[in-house]
Amino acid sequence: MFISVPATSANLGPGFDTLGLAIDLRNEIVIKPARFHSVSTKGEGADNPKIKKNSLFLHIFHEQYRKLTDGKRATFRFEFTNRIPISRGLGSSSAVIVSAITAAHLAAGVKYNKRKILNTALRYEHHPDNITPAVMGGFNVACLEGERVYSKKRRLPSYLRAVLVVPDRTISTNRSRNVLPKMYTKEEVVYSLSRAAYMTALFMSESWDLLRIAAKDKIHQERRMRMMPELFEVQKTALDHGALMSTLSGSGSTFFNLAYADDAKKLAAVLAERFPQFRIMTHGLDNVGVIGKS
Ligand SMILES: Nc1ncnc2c1ncn2[C@@H]1O[C@H](COP(=O)(O)OP(=O)(O)OP(=O)(O)O)[C@@H](O)[C@H]1O
Ligand SMILES: N[C@@H](CCO)C(=O)O
Repeated sequence: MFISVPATSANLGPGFDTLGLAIDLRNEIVIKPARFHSVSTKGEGADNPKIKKNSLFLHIFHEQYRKLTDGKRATFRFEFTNRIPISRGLGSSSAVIVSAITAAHLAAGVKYNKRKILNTALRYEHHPDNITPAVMGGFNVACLEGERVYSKKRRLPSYLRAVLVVPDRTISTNRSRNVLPKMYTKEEVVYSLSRAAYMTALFMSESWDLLRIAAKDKIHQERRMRMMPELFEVQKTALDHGALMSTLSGSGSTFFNLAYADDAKKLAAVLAERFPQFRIMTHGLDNVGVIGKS
């Protein structure tokens, strides 16, 4: 069995817990029936004993496998190739959740559709803005009603690029959510709400040149950037050098910059020169989402 799942950038500024898109930067997993359980991990996190064990993936895989086979137990060899930086705001945890659920369906021989994968994933990550693009690909707007995700996808053009500024320091989503206030003023809510709606309209109509107006926020972004103040300089530099929008990717620490492919190379070069301590990664956008092959 072969599973491949894209990185994702959530929030996109004002779309806290609702907007997100998929990036053509993928984790891959090969799973084979085996007499004994074994795991091999290469790439991101392979030198971290906690990540190397892949306990998050294995816990979800076996829990779902047992559910789908009425309690059957089986042993497999798992080969992980991790390309998504971990705890950097690129949806690495969503990628693990979505790929584990997809893998369990393949291993159990149970037919699935993407909507079922998505609603199952919601049980493990309670905000839909990473898991939805990880499953569906493309740009997605998502909301929750009970235990279901309601979402709409828009394919993204091949002339756009994600220029990612990936700091050396991690920011855990849980910690980054805990720094947010419990209450907001009506002005702060309307400021972000209106821009999330406007951003959705811009993505749906492919109106890229107006994105920088929409990509502002008063709910989470500035409070989080203050945990790593150099990100304010990253954002200013990106917007001064061709970025269509520049936002904290998910809960951070990565900064997501959307640019036309023709501008991406120069933007990446300027960012690499100004911020040599950070990794600069340029990727196309993904429209497919999770892939599972028996
Ligand atoms: N490839 C992986 N293998 C094993 N565990 C992983 C992997 N990727 C992520 N995880 C688990 O997910 C945690 C990171 O999740 P977290 O939500 O903090 O960051 P993120 O998903 O990368 O960023 P964001 O949610 O802001 O996009 C790791 O601490 C680890 O427990
Ligand atoms: N909406 C989530 C995204 C996490 O990737 C947050 O900002 O905490």
